Amino acid sequence: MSQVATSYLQTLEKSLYDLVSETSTNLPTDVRRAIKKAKEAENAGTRAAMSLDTIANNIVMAEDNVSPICQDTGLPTFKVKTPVGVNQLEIKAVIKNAIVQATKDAKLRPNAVDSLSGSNSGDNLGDGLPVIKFEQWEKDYIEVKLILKGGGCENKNIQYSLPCELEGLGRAGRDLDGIRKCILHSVWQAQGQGCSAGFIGVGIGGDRSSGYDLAKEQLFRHVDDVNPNEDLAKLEEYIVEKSNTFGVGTMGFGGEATLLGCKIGVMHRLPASFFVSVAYNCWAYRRMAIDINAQTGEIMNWHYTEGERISFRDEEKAENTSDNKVVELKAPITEEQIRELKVGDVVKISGRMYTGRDAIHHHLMSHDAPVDLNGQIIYHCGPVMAKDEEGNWTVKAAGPTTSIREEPYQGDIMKKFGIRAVMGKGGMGPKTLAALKEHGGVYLNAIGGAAQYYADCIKSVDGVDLMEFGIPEAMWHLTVQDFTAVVTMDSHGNSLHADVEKSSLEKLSQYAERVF
Ligand SMILES: O=C(O)C[C@H](O)C(=O)O
Ligand code: SF4
Repeated sequence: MSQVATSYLQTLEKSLYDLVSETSTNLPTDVRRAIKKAKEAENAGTRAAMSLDTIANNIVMAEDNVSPICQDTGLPTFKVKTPVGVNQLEIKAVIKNAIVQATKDAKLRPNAVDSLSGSNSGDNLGDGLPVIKFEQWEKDYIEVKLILKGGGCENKNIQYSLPCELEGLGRAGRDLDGIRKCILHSVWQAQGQGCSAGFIGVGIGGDRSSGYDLAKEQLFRHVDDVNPNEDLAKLEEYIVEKSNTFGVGTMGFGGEATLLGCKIGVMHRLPASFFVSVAYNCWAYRRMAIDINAQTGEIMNWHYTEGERISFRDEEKAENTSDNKVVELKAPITEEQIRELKVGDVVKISGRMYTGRDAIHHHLMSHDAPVDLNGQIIYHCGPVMAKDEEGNWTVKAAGPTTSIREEPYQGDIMKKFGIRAVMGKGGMGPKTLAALKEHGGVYLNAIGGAAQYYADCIKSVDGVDLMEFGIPEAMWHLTVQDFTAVVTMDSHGNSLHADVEKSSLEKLSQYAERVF
């Protein structure tokens, strides 16, 4: 290969690496402004305001540490536009190199799991991954867009086939008003599980796959742009306004800010099909784009940099003016200590906790635990880890994962091993609530996406078990200090999540009448 070609590819690889690193660690300008607006909307002293404070703090830490904003660095999806004549195969190869390097440098969590064997490839490459879509265009430079959309919010995507019946809203027909109902419902059903306050991209029409593609394409629009289609512009505005009356709030804690942006696209459909596809994105809305010189491989321009940039550095901290109790917890915890905790209490954990998520919960149903879990705390978390020069593990990012996936196992596992507290985000269901009451346990809600904030509370990694499940799924033994979370389900049958779901359904039902 000639020197010119080599240096083009090397420069291109560096440019793509920078895109990946920047997307994972530095939240775009338009998203920062939306989060700032949410902060201003919340009342001081509420759980939602405190969570947004932590989120803002986390954004600063991620930028300063050049470390992932959230530990789930998503499924890297690239959209590339090239001038006629540019070699797309080379770009694909270079993207893969950049992804592998970014994973080694802990800018990305190894997130590519073999769907049949469950084994993690370790480098974010795998069948069909990363997702790369090419298009040609008439311009003379290359444009690369990247979105890192995590699994928790991806799980809250939803596709409606009209006509349909919707909880709280009744019949949704094949017209603009039916579309309106589907979109409102999509926001409501996400509750706090996709790390609200979120953003949605909506695709009207197409088939099942092109409809979702269209929805995801909307996530590349700027938060503050205006839809050129007047009807859709009105609908976008309406959805944001009404969704923010649901009272779901940040993390589903209740509050004013539930949805920070809604972007709707439309395409033709088949006569028999009428899909409304909704792609839900968490507050950690990581998407970025660059223009690249097609001769040199250098970055010419970064997108999403327009307008005022909020640094979140000099923000005033919201005072805890609520009458929530702050309780210090240290494992092993007794049943009496747990029974004293009530929904709304804030806990500060110091000492030992163990991570355990999907693979561990499945494993523990039919195996012994590798450590004594009696009185212990299980943290639903799949961290980003790195080895330092001495070969010791260090935590690079460690926020909670969505707990509801463990609902089939959690109660049984708590009882089997004597676990007293489980911590994650988004809450759990009736089976776990009943087990907490019977056995004497609590559910603690940490702030989703605050991966830098929590990594900072982890003082040491003291061991790891079941590493065969891969880094995110292994059981890490952690020593923490002042690790803060909120009791959202207690041992007396109370669940903040059940309450918020019920009250927000009442709010949703107010919008059953025709509007469009
Ligand atoms: O996989 C994770 O760490 C988190 C996930 O994105 C989630 O929201 O549950
Ligand atoms: S943990 Fe929350 S912020 Fe992170 S990817 Fe999942 S939904 Fe997004």
